[in-house]
Amino acid sequence: MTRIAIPDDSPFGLANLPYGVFSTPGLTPRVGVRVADHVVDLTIVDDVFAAPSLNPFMAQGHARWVEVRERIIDLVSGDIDGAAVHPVGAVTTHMPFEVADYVDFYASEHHASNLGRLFRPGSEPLMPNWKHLPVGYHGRAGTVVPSGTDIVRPSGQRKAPADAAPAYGASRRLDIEAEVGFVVGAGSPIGAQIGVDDFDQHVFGVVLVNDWSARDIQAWEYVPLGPFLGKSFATSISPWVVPLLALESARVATPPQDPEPLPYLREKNPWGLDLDLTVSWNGQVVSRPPYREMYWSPAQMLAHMTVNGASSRTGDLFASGTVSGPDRDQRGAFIELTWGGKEPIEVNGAPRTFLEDGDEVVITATAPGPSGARIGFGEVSGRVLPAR
Ligand SMILES: O=C(O)/C=C/C(=O)CC(=O)CC(=O)O
Ligand SMILES: [Ca+2]
Ligand SMILES: [Mg+2]
Repeated sequence: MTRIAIPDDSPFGLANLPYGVFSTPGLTPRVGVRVADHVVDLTIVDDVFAAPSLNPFMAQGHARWVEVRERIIDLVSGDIDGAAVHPVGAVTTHMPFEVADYVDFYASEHHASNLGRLFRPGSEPLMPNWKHLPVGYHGRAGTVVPSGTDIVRPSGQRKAPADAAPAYGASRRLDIEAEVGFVVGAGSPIGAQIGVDDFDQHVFGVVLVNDWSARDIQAWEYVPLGPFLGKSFATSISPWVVPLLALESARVATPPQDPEPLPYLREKNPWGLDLDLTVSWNGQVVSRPPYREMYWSPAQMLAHMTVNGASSRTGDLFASGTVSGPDRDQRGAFIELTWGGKEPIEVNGAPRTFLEDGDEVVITATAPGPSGARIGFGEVSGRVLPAR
């Protein structure tokens, strides 16, 4: 038997307990929980965790999420079988869940206004619908990849406004989008709507997302149906799913919503979240996006996603859209940070705009916990490889 040392200031203390899928040289992939600098093999708690995915557990629903969390707190705060405890540095993490459908929203007013100015100069930055509904699109679930996966530079059609015709080639304007993703645990049948105040009954947890974006491909292809190949080549997520149950102390009001949204989008107790993100480019922090600035809450996103009677499923991932704050160094995409590539920023002493082959981007986040310690989300990382 052993006892896990949990420093008081650990971002992975008893208030957090994020779930992930891990393996070791001797163990096939299975579900574990991160506790300080250790991973506890949850197959000692229940067989549902022997699966290489969180989906079977998530599908058991909110009452089970609460009950199992209490059991894990008891288990890891006392003496525990040492064979079930692995140093985090000795495990490999994998995709934590099977992505069912993937939706990406556009919930930051700062980001949407900046992109409107960059993509549609001369017209109103926000479209007339933007303050009435959380704008989103359906993305590609099959190309959601775990943190650490290399990102091959995408190729496709590019056409700058001055070009007479499109050309095929590797993207020259490869970008990131720092986002927060919400994982549906308990779905809803076709024909049903998820009420805006039922969010916590359906959403199991939260991950960090990097929605890699090829701006030159996107700018040419997106009219009028929205993002397609400029974003579908890869979306990276962090390995640890922070339970929504761990984020009670991170809840804040969303910014004032004017005009008042339609009744199905009105929350009794809004699900704004006070997460602090960082974006590092080749090891240098270049941005600190504040999630609390997001106009639409994830509860409003889920209510909107199902208001037409579309079903939702265990493993559905919906992302917030790029998190950007009002200040320049709070922007969650390089197209905004460098104003369309016209205002380079200095990274390790060199002027930079979009991503070059070999670049690495790491996104992290923390949130206030119930005591002094912060809740950690770990990180989502990826390195750019040359086009094929
Ligand atoms: O305004 C546009 O035409 C394009 C917007 C995006 O690229 C944003 C997107 O993917 C959603 C987001 O991350 O906010
Ligand atoms: Ca996005
Ligand atoms: Mg993407």
